[in-house]
Amino acid sequence: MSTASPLIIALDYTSLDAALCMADRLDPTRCRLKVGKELFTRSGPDVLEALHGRGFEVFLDLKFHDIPNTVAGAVQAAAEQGVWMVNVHAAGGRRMMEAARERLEQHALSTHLIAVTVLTSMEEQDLAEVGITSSTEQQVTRLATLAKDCGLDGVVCSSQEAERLRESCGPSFLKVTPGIRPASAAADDQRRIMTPSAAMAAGSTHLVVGRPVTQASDPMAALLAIERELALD
Ligand SMILES: O=C(O)c1cc(=O)[nH]c(=O)n1[C@@H]1O[C@H](COP(=O)(O)O)[C@@H](O)[C@H]1O
Repeated sequence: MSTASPLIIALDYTSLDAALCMADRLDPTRCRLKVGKELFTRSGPDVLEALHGRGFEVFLDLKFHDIPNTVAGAVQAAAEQGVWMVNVHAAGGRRMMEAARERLEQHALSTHLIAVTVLTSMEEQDLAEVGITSSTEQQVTRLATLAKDCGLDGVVCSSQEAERLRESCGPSFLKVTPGIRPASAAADDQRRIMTPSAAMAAGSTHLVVGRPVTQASDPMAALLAIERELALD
């Protein structure tokens, strides 16, 4: 089932049962779901089958970062399981990203391939500690431009950089932005955050929302409130 909604709900759960419990409270015509490292490491591919069976499109967020041949194989494996989107770390470099894209093309796999730029939990002092002296915005732009040049479909970035990327990489280049926080929600461990409506206005094409929905006392009400803020309802 495909949806026009920009919302991707992060199913960051410790068990398949808990993740499916949440999925059953959501509607595949109103959002996509993201499966990340913890859930996939615990449940394996069963979670993908279960979510696809419920009609959801799935973003498999395993942020692959390894030598080109290994990443190409991992991206192929994800795509062959029918996921809508998969990601790699742009910091893995040109040959890694090109190998992943070429592998999808060779096998006529249509899964969206995107690259993580700078994690939304990081700010400039975190970058400096790992030897990156450019500003966050410069680093995100550098990695996004490289990802586009390698033929990727888009990037994961914070909405704070989305506007600049709309100019440098064009509106159709996907800008998938976590760090989304409705005005009343806690920032948690996120650093570069924005509200849903500000993020869309800034040029995000998709919003990744986790805890503000999944830890709300009424997750569907939290999702509907975001839809209202975005005037999607
Ligand atoms: O690739 C991601 O999805 C991702 C990249 C990034 O830079 N920051 C980030 O928070 N994420 C993911 O987005 C989700 C955000 O969840 P919440 O902070 O609970 O809304 C988590 O599943 C993160 O793993």
